[in-house]
Amino acid sequence: MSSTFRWICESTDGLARAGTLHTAHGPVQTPTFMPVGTAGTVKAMTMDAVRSTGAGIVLGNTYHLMLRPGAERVKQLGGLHKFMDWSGPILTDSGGFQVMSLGALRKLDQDGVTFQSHIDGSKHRLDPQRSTDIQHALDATITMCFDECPALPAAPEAIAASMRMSMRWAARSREAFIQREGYGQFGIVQGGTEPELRAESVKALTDIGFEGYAIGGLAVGEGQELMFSTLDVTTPLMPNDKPRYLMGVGTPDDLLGSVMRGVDMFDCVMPTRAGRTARAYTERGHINLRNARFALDARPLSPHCDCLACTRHSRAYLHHLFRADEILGPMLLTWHNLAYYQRLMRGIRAAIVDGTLSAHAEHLRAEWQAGDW
Ligand SMILES: Nc1nc2cc3nc(NCCc4ccc(CCO)cc4)[nH]c3cc2c(=O)[nH]1
Ligand SMILES: [Zn+2]
Repeated sequence: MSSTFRWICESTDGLARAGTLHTAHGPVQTPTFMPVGTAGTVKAMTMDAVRSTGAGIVLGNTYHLMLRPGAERVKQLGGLHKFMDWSGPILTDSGGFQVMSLGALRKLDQDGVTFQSHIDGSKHRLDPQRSTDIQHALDATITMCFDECPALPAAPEAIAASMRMSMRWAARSREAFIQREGYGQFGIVQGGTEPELRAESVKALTDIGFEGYAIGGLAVGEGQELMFSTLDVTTPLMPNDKPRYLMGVGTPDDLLGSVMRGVDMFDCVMPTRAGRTARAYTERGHINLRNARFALDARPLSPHCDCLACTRHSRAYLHHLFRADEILGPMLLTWHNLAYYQRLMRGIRAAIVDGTLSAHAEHLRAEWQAGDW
């Protein structure tokens, strides 16, 4: 069986696609949601629990892993797959975004970024070569280009200058990438919410040539309407035969609307962070389990869910765990939220295959609006 890195489109419904991404670490069905495993762990989850939700691919972060435990250590210990007990594909983000949102003090120049660790203040540098080398040391299945994600809102000239620097960095990232059978590198489209800049960025990246293309520079506070309108002018320009990955997105409604605009891959901390803050996602929207109304609610979180929280426990029990600040609370609720996100993506994929995505979208939105059971 050839393990050439490739994405095969199996069905389309409007702009939405259902396909399979083939990698050295196995196939993944798309559309897919990637649980965020920032520092080599999907917070509060064992990898058996992550596997049980149906997740096919997880995300790791160059920024966090280079600071602790260090990429060379992970390499010496056999790579990130072995280190975290995940044999499926791993996509690693390239670090620029995390430096801007986490790095203590940082200095950006035309070649890269120098920053202090938010952990111990030690000095570090990231640039296209170092970021790509670190992702290689981690043995990432999918390597992301080193880029800059500008804060929004920003003047078009500033967005243009930032995007053009990221395109120069994309070329250097590609030169630094070591091609291996079944491994891939994704370019990251920038350009803010400016249609012409987005078009210029797509052209710059497709001229270089990558195994997949991400849409960056969004989910930075621009709001859903501007995010969707930017997707409307960007995905149609992106290669039809390559996977499209929208970084940092999002809520269930964001995922639905983005798949319908031609996006295949997603990652977001929302389900895991919500799992630690008592926010439960269900087919009827989200609820806060710290609320007193759940104290005697003997029902499962969701009647449609096969996760451990829903098959073994009640809302009242989860309410108690969060009120008592018990570690099991975040564990069970993270498990549930990830199981819900995976079930949502499986349902959307099935609707694309059946050609019923519009009706399925109406059903999902009506259910989210209907409010808790
Ligand atoms: N390399 C690269 N990485 C990115 C990661 C991103 N992540 C986002 N958004 C995440 C936003 C986000 C942050 C926190 C929460 C939890 C709220 O409870 C949810 C979403 N936008 C992003 C843009 C880029 C980008 O251009 N380039
Ligand atoms: Zn559940």
